[in-house]
Amino acid sequence: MRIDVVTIFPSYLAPLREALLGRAIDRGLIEVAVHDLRDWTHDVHQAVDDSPYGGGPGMVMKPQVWGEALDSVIGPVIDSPARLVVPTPAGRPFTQQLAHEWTSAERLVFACGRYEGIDQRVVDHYAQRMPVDEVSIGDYVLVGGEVAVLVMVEAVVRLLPGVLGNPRSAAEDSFSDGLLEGPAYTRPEVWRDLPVPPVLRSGDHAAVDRWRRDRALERTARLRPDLLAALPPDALDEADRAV
Ligand SMILES: Nc1ccc2ncsc2c1
Repeated sequence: MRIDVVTIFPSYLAPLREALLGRAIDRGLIEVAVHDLRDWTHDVHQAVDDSPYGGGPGMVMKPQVWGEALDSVIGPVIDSPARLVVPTPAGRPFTQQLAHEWTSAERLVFACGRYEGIDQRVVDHYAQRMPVDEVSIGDYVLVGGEVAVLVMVEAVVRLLPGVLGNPRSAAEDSFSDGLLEGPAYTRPEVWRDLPVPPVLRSGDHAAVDRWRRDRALERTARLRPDLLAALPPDALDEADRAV
């Protein structure tokens, strides 16, 4: 997978070259290129924004600059293997399911807006020619899209084959079965008078699996009842319903 990010703050994306993601790059599992939007300006001030039509606070990012940048980064959009992703609070929710969907993309191109966002015609123009996703990482507003890109890239790349040391990790993620993960424990057996639940040390794998499922169901019911309600009817067996 190739990932391109267009931004006015390239250094914000430095974490993409660290740790797990950095190793995935070094191992050739992904390619990452970060582009400075100002490289496509032609004025001495390198202007990337302007006042909003209709008035109102803040500034809007100029379509001309974005058009030149994305044409250059995406290349010929006819039959482009790329998806264009625009982080925005006004987007569809980014979910584990969407992260999984994006793992089949050959290319992801992220357009990081700042200020009050990018002139809508940029999305409208490219949406006529290729898949474009306006995506939110939650119901809150950041200063720009860069942090959202870090979140989404990590969520997608960790699902790619070979990236995680143990493929079971991704398969057993929170949300992989529609539930939140239950609690996890490691040594010591007792810490500040708090013991590890004995079942986890019993060696009885069936009992451990049942205990973990029960804790996941309890946690999901307590913190995310919406996820329980969204489960398909056959997702819960009799033992689950007894929790
Ligand atoms: N452009 C922009 C501005 C704020 C924001 N918050 C979450 S994603 C995003 C994107």
